[in-house]
Amino acid sequence: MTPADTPIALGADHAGVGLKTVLRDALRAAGHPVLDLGTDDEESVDYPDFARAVCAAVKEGLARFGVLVCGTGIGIAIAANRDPAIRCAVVHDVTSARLTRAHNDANVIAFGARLIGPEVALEALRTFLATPYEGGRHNRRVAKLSPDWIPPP
Ligand SMILES: O=C[C@H](O)[C@H](O)[C@H](O)COP(=O)(O)O
Repeated sequence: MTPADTPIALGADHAGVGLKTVLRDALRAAGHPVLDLGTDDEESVDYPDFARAVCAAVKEGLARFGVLVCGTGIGIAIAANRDPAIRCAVVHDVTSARLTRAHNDANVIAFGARLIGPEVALEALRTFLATPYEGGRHNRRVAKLSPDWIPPP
């Protein structure tokens, strides 16, 4: 199991950089180590590049979870989910954040900075990080998403 002192990796495009900064600073204030993989300003960039960097960190065990932000959350989540080891959910509410951990063992969460306010995003992220995977009937379904996945203990 990835230890809790393993960082949380964050990545965003130019549309998501503001919300990423809010989430990153809140995570740090709460004592979570973070790995901020950019982008760092509002100059136009391509979200697949940042999805790839965050997903690589998660896959290599350098990060416990990934957090991705673009304008809608959609493009960066599509990019993340091209890797079968990554289960990335676009989340705009706390219930979805809880259920994607409990049912999907999601390892990356995506937000749309042009669609969600920082307070809801932060509460959803806190919930995502605090919710354990449920196991049971979900195991065979998650295994069909990620063939190399091993159920957490
Ligand atoms: O799914 C894609 C994301 O929402 C992007 O953040 C968005 O397409 C960027 O748009 P623009 O280049 O117009 O800022």
